[in-house]
Amino acid sequence: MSQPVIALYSVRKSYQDVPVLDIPHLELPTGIYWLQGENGAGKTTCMKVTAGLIPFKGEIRLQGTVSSQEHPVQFRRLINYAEAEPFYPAFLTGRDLLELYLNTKGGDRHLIGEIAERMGVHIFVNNPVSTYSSGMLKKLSLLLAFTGNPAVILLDEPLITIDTRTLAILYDLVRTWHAKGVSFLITSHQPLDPEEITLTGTLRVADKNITLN
Ligand SMILES: Nc1ncnc2c1ncn2[C@@H]1O[C@H](COP(=O)(O)OP(=O)(O)OP(=O)(O)O)[C@@H](O)[C@H]1O
Repeated sequence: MSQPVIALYSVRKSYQDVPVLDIPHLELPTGIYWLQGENGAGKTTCMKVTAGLIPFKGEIRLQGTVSSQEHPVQFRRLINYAEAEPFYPAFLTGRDLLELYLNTKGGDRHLIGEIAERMGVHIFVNNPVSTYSSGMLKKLSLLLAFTGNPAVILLDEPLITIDTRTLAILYDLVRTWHAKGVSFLITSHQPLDPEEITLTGTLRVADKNITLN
């Protein structure tokens, strides 16, 4: 097997001493994965842990060498996360957020501008996020997930609230970025369209553990 893009070692997460995740070992080769599980199973927690956004016990390695414990800054630069229900400070504009992400994560500014135009984000990007509809917020959060030079992009319920035109653009982005070597973990209660993307595998979150099928 090629070098895993993500490897989890003894990853455990509890909220106020209530255990939610207990994953002894999981290795994922580069690919597109559908993260499935019932409500409350721990999918979002798994994404936040994998993105290095919340504390957990154990270790995650990206691309074999970049450790969540030893190289936290490098680790977070390699992984992007789009929340299921994005929330941003109301007074910021989409452009403020985009500039913040581009300045901290880097990446191809021109390419992000192109994606913004394709998604129609450029129309409202100068307005405060307090004026955005839920679909507009979702589009902005998806756009931000493509900033920088990520090895892994985590998309939490990306299909909710976006229109069919944006959905087609998102599927195209996942395909083309995966062809460039980027891996995706996608949670969705609705099945992902097999005519749009070919899944590498399905990850099932149950009983605090994750299994790959
Ligand atoms: N901040 C928190 N504090 C305490 N408990 C939490 C917190 N966030 C999540 N939990 C608990 O952790 C468990 C897993 O929640 P999580 O949001 O990861 O599930 P999920 O699989 O994403 O669910 P859904 O499909 O409903 O979005 C649930 O029992 C939830 O109540």
